[in-house]
Amino acid sequence: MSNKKKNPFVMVLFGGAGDLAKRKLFPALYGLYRNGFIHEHFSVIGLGRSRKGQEEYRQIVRQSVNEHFRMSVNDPEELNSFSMKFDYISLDVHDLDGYQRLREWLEIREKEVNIPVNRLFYLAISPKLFGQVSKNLKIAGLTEGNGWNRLVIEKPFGHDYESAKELNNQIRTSFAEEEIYRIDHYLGKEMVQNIQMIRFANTLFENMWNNRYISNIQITASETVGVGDRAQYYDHAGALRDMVQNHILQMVTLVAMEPPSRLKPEAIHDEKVKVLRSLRRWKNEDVLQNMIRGQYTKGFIGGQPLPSYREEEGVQNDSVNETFVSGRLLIDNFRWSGVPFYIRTGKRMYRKETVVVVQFKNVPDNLYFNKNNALEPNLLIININPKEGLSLQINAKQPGTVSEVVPIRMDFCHDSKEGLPEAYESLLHDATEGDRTYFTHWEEVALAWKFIDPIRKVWDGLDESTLSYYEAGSTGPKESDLLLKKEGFHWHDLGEQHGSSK
Ligand SMILES: NC(=O)C1=CN([C@@H]2O[C@H](COP(=O)(O)OP(=O)(O)OC[C@H]3O[C@@H](n4cnc5c(N)ncnc54)[C@H](OP(=O)(O)O)[C@@H]3O)[C@@H](O)[C@H]2O)C=CC1
Ligand SMILES: O=C1O[C@H](COP(=O)(O)O)[C@@H](O)[C@H](O)[C@H]1O
Repeated sequence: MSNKKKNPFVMVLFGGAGDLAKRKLFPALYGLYRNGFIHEHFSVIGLGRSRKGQEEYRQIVRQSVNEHFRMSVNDPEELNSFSMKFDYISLDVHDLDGYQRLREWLEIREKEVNIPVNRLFYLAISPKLFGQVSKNLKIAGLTEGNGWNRLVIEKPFGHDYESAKELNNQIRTSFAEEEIYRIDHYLGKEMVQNIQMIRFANTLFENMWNNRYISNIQITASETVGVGDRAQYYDHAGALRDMVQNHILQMVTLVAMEPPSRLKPEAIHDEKVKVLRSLRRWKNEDVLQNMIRGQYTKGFIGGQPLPSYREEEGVQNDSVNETFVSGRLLIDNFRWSGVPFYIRTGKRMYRKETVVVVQFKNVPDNLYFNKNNALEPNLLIININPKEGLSLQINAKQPGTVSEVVPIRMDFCHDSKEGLPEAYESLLHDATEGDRTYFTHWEEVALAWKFIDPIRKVWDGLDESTLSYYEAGSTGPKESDLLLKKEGFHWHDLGEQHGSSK
């Protein structure tokens, strides 16, 4: 994030007092404001059907920042000035008259602060409304003016390729692709952005970043939380759509892509698209061989008893929805031919951890011994969340012995609690500055769905007997371990001490 802050703008926030706005967007904007990463002439107009007074809305903003900002807020005056940037209009997205009132408000505000018509339309509302809002914005003439218009759109972007295409066609009638900022909050995470830098700024890694030196890659995004209060959405979406189609595949592309010709969004998107095109699409029996779906049963996390998925509020008591996915992905190109990318994500697992582990091939001949008579592999561990940092596992001499080796880990670690910007801070900054690098391009979304849809189709045609189960608080179903065991590997596990010196 740079402090260029060249753009004064108005943010038009649909879902202006919803959960996302309160928990993520207000705190993120506050972070940008207090660090001078946002132009002083910015305003936010929050929208929703419910009626709210201006002061009532500003109080909601202040309270959200106090509750959810990544550090304690100790400057009430600054917070107060921040909240004065916010106004609220009651508007139902289906009601065209509401958009006229919005237009009047925008024109007055833009004149007042003497700024060009730079409008950031942020859709923090139900995905069912995305198409309608984009259409109405255009009809009401809100996308015209002498500045820029950008549409920031939340996930999920469709529930399969066809619905995503339909949604895309709807929003494209009002906004050009260059004006659309599709959020994948994983792309805003510091260490996800760091993947490219680690790869392309270090001879050490880039020269070895291929099938001659790497035996497999493992990407895990495990969570301890359950379905929470989102059963209505999640019991239909499942982990495959909720996490794999977007976050996991985005991480795969960043790990696997070729160096871009320039550090420009189009050049980076082109390389990511090539990876998605090379991703082998599993069909029918391939799905059974390579993709595992699981659901949690009751168990314990941190000593606390937890219900099974089917006992969670709002979940059907015979649901076969997956809360866990693991899979073996193959990328059919020169660099990655023969290197499995193992992916894994699930709710109610042993611990919260997003991590990429690159396992290098062993040396051709082992001259040394250790207690298992086998060398541990070299590993590059990229800790994404909650720990953020890098760890490199190498083999070294066990002190006091003649030729015994031990694996040691070299760590670089920064802790987000000490003030690193959160994903939404970074993404909002980029959207205000017009940098689309860390937003998903339509082609990426489309290709990701084309990979997911055949898997979904096979799973939807199967009965319960092919669903694997895992206890809440575990590392997932045993079938997920077998997936790697078949090829002589194992998960560098959630139980292992990533990032700590041994
Ligand atoms: N919450 C989260 O952590 C995450 C959310 N998202 C995505 O963000 C989006 C918003 O989610 P979330 O904040 O949780 O949802 P909420 O239901 O909490 O908020 C949505 C808001 O939309 C407003 N709204 C609903 N219908 C209308 C309408 N017809 N006209 C105008 N406003 C309307 C509601 O306000 P009112 O009742 O006043 O109309 C409500 O506050 C979704 O796309 C979701 O998938 C993505 C990742 C994480
Ligand atoms: O998008 C989503 O991500 C969260 C996990 O995000 P993280 O930043 O905490 O790793 C997940 O809980 C949610 O189901 C999904 O919709």
